[in-house]
Amino acid sequence: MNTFTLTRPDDFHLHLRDGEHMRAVLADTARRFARAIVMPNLKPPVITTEMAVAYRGRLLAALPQGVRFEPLMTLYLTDNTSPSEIIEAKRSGVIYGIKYYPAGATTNSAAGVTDIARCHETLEAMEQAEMPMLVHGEVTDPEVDVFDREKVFLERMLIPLTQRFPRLRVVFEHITTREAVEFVINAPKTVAATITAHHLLISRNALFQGGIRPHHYCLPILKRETHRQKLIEAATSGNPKFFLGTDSAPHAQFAKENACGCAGIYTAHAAIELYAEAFEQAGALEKLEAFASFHGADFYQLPRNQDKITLKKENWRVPAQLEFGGESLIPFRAGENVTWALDKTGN
Ligand SMILES: NC(=O)N[C@@H](CC(=O)O)C(=O)O
Ligand SMILES: [Zn+2]
Ligand SMILES: [Zn+2]
Repeated sequence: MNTFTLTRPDDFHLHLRDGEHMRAVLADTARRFARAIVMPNLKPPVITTEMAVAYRGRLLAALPQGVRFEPLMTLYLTDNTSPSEIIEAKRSGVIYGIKYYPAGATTNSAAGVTDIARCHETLEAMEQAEMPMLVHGEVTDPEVDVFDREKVFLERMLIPLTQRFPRLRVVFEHITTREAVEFVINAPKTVAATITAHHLLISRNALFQGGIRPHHYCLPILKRETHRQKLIEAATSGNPKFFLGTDSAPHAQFAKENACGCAGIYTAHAAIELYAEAFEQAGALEKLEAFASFHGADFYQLPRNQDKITLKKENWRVPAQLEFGGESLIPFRAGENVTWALDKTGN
């Protein structure tokens, strides 16, 4: 197959940052995707409807002329998020999820939840409002091995939570393990998961290929190859509980190439092309459209997109670095080839 046309996809997990950084990365996503669930882990975090509405305004104002793109906003759950904030978020019509970061689990999560028991009334309000909870599913317990933090979160936190709040809609974000895949398959229809392109394409060996590779460092951290295989199986299975969420997470080069480098991989410059590679390698390109364009929209109860994009089988070289608001951003595959290219975007 030399060209491949699919319904325009959506990205159900994306970091767009703010200010100059946001203006540098937004177009990469807007060229490819119709909509994206925009993560709220800014500094300061997006904790109120008012802040989310203002952030949405800045995103729309930064769109290149003539480009249609809909940011689907989220709120950052804290110990103090009130049930009435959930009602207001729902009423706004522009907020589609509440993000649960265990405090300290990942980039800009310091203001996250210290004890989920403090949020029980708020979770009840989310159940009632049908407002999904989006989870960074890793424990922060320093005693737990970094490669086991997702699995342990599942056992200690997520399973009890879904039992206690059976009507709560949950998206287990950027899953990385066999255990997460199996949990989602066996969970009720209210539970779904996003899978990134990088977790489909590389395993933890890529962190240490010939030396330490900070640009492959993200959270949850890359896992061993058997887990990657399981993610590929889930993504290409046709099961509507699994859908596309890039977790594209830009950080400046200096912040990654650092004695204490930040977690996050930037993939928005080639997002759907990278997924096409992963699906083609698995011999399942025909499964990409539902994963990228239908399952997520259906879970979020959004209309499916009507327009199409076309990819062509063509090598192109990813730039060695991208401009990032006066700083430099090293994209995934920097200086190397991607084997699919955007042909027609309709924008
Ligand atoms: N995935 C990451 O490694 N980093 C994300 C945060 C997140 O999604 O956990 C970021 O905001 O940089
Ligand atoms: Zn996360
Ligand atoms: Zn993320």
